[in-house]
Amino acid sequence: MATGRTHRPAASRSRGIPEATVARLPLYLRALTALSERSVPTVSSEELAAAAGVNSAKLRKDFSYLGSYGTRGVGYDVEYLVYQISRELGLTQDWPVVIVGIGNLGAALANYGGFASRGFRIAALIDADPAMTGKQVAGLAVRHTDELEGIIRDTPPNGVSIGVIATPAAAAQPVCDRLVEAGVTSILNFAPTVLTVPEGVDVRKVDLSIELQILAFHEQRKAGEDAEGKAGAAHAAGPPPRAAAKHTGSGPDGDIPAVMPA
Ligand SMILES: NC(=O)c1ccc[n+]([C@@H]2O[C@H](COP(=O)([O-])OP(=O)(O)OC[C@H]3O[C@@H](n4cnc5c(N)ncnc54)[C@H](O)[C@@H]3O)[C@@H](O)[C@H]2O)c1
Repeated sequence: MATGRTHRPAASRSRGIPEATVARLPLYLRALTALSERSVPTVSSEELAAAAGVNSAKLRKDFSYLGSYGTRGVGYDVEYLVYQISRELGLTQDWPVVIVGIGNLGAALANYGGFASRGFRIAALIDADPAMTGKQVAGLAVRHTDELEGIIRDTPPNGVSIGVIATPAAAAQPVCDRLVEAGVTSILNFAPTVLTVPEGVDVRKVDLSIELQILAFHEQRKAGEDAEGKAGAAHAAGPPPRAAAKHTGSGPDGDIPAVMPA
């Protein structure tokens, strides 16, 4: 039965790279870009793993999917890996993106300067409120939703394939339907609702409150451990041992991705 949700298999469609590896590629790319900016020619898997916050065995496995094995005693060629990962992520081309819903969140996203350097160009900011039409946000005039289909189809060179939804929850599905109908095939959804999309459309959902709930769970567990520790310390002298900082599952190296499939 088709659920109409994201139908992405565990392995990416591009040459069978697992989704978990794809989710870590941006972390490697960020670390490698920093090395490249410092003109560092090569890097060991251990150094790069530490910079990316990933376990080095996992990194080597991830890079084996790219066909990159490094050279024993020398490590990986930084520039070549930057190129390989950028190509794999489709960042050697510029991706136009539309943001729909230019309220607090949409405006904050529009003002984020990091998209352009990562290969994403904001093609248009779209909002249903006529009072917003023409208002300048992040150097762009907000466009009315009446123009949505035209923007998606006519943005050069090939239209817009990525849409960001930052509308209230009730508007998200109708906005999603219009985006998909007009040709968008990837959606990043910030609205707290599950979107239904046809086969072939990818939806990623970002939900900060779920991330906070996961942290609250770990806080609660730490509080329980502290209480047990205090009871134990009554019998032992000296300070309690310091626990190493824990990566608690959120993010691409953990159990739960920071950005979730819808
Ligand atoms: N995922 C997260 O972590 C996270 C964090 C904060 C907010 N949110 C969600 O993001 C959404 C936006 O939050 P906000 O604080 O920016 O709200 P907001 O009320 O400030 O902005 C919403 C904007 O959407 C516009 N809008 C309403 N219906 C529309 C439609 N059909 N088409 C186009 N635009 C439409 C409104 O005119 C308004 O400008 C909400 O759904 C909120 O719950 C998610």
